[in-house]
Amino acid sequence: MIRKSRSITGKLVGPNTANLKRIKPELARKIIRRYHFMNQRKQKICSLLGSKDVEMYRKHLSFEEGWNARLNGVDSVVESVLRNIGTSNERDALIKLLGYIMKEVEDEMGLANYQFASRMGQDANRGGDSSKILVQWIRELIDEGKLERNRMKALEIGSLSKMNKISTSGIFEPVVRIDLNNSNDNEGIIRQDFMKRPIPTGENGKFDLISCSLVLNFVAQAIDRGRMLRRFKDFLKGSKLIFIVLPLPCMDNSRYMDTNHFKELMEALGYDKIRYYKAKKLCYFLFKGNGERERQGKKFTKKLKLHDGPNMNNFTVLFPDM
Ligand SMILES: C[S@@+](CC[C@H](N)C(=O)[O-])C[C@H]1O[C@@H](n2cnc3c(N)ncnc32)[C@H](O)[C@@H]1O
Repeated sequence: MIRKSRSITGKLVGPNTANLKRIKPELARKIIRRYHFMNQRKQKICSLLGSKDVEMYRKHLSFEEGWNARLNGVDSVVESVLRNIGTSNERDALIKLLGYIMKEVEDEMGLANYQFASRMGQDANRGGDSSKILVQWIRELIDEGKLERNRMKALEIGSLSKMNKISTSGIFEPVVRIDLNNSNDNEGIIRQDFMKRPIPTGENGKFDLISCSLVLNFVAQAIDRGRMLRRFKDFLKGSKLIFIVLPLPCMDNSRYMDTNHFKELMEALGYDKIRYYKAKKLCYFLFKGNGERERQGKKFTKKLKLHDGPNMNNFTVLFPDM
C-alpha cells in the first residue's frame, strides 16, 4: 500500500513519493533544522526532568496529552512554550511537551522526511556527498606512499545511501553501512545504533576506517559525542582512520570548540589529524591512529570557554569523568 503523508511544512516528501525527485533546498534545510530542534528540546526537557529515559514518562497522562495534541497537528501554543523552555516550567507541562515532541520525532514519515532531506543535502548539484573528499584524500595518501594500496574495510555510521563515493570508489571493500533509522527502506544499510553495535572480538570484525559524516552534531549531548569518539578504538585496526565531517559553525563559531581543541581532543584519544578541509558550510577531518594509548586529561571532561560572542553556539565534545 502506498502511504502518503504530509511533512510538518505541509509538503509531500518521503520514500513513497516516487515521482517526487527533489525538494527545494530551503525546504530540505527547514526539515533538517526542525528535526534537530525537536531533538535538542527533548534533551533539554529530559535534563530538566532529571532523567534521559523518555520511557519512564510515557505512561504519564500529560505525556499522552502532548502526544494527542501533536496528533492533531502543529499547535501554536505548545510551539511557543517549546521555544522558551526553562526551569520555570512545571513538571507536568514538561512531560506534556515531551509527549508532543516524541509524537513528531518518532513518526515514521517525519523521520523519512528528515532522512530524505538529508539525502537531498548530499545531492551532487549541491556539492555532492562528503565522502568524495575522503576518497580524494585516500588516493593522495596512497600515491604519497603513506597508505598501502590494499583494499580497506570501512564502517559508515549514519549512512543514507549505498551510492556514495565511499561505497563506489572500490577503495573500501566491504563497506558496512549503518544508521539509527532506515525509514527510507534503503537496501544495504543496516538499522543499528553504533553505540549498541557489539564490540568485535577479533581483528576480522574491525575496520581500517570509520566514516562519521554529520553524525557527531546529530548526537545531542556533548558527553555522548565523547562516548562515540572513544568507542571508535574498539572497532579500528591497521591505520585506524577516522573521517569526520561537521557543520562549519561547530568549529568556527562555538564558545567551547575550535579546530585546535578538536585536534588536541583527538590526540588525547590516540589519533593525529592528517587532513583538514574547510568548505563554505562544512569542515572535513581525517585522523589516523598514532599508536599511542588513550590519555585523558581533565581538560576534556569540563566545558572550557575558548571564545565568546553574542551569536556563538555551544557545540562541544566532552569525555566522561574517569
Ligand atoms: C544528518 S544525517 C547525515 C547523513 C550522512 N552521513 C551525510 O553526511 O549527509 C545524520 C545521520 O546519523 C545517524 N546517526 C546518529 N547517531 C547514530 C548512531 N549512534 N548510530 C547510527 N547512526 C546514527 C542518524 O540516524 C542520521 O541519519
